[in-house]
Amino acid sequence: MSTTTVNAIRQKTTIAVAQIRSNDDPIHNLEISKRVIKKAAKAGAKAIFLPEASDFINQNYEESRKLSLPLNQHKYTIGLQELAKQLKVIISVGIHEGPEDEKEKRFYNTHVLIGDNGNILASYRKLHLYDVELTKPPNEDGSIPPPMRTGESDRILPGQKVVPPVEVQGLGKLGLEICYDIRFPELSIILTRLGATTLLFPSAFMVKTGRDHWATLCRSQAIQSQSFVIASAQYGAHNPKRTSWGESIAFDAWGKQLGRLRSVDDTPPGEDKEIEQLYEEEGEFFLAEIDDQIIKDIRNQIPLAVQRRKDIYGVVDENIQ
Ligand SMILES: O=C(O)CNC(=O)[C@H](CS)NC(=O)CCC(=O)C(=O)O
Repeated sequence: MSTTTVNAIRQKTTIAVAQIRSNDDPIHNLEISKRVIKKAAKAGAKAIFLPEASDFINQNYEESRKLSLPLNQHKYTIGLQELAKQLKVIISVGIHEGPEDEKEKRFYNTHVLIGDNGNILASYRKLHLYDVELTKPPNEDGSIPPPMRTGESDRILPGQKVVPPVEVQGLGKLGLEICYDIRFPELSIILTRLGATTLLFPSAFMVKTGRDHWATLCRSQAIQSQSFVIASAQYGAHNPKRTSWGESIAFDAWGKQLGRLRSVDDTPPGEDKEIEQLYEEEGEFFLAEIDDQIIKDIRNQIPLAVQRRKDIYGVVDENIQ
């Protein structure tokens, strides 16, 4: 992969962190994704990062299951593989992948890393599923509304493995995660211990938790893992029942923000009500520079890796439920 030589030692690679609003139509979503990738490549990006569930967001589980095919038959992913090869860019993207068992009604929430030759370099199936019940504030009459329940495991099969970080020239070693995984720092630490220098979080955060937790989780992960964090996110109303927070964001390993896109809070009031019109909207992206030399500097200055008390953690971990 080509990189821009800044001086004899340091190399920087331009990346693009993209934000889209997927709907239930994978063909439409492929068009939007391709448009963003082409624009970003034209602007100089060598790697483009798309959100979780970029292929579709659909409330209907049966339709979703039908659209979730194995990767070698997955039209959305194949479309991006062709584009990666044509433009010679790396693409990271979240999609829905079919199960091995054809009779299985659930499917995987998968993060695919595509090389600049169009080959799939790695794929990771989301380990932690978003099964939560968020309370709502009391109504004006004092009554308590029912909590907002999201049961990702009703339709998604959990992954069963950590994928070893993937070395990509100019980007360092990429650790693959997805969205809700960001609340389990163990995974980021394990990936870092396996050599990761950049952690990827294609995401589709909810509005309530996006507002209060998202950017802080991303930044803390960068600081604690001493790694770049690249977190591309779904943005806006996908259908009348589902809106994502947005705020695609990236940090370097010191916790410095490298770029950020709008959240639904930044959106002018009323805009999100025009759902149909906004489905036509193009995606957006920001450019950032990855210079993985700073990883060594930061990890030398604050040597967390050698100071971890693995001797103690291991013993405790074995003895707690
Ligand atoms: O598979 C799809 O169609 C899209 N996937 C998602 O939207 C996923 C599962 S519901 N969203 C999250 O994990 C939000 C996490 C979150 O908001 C938090 O941790 O607070």
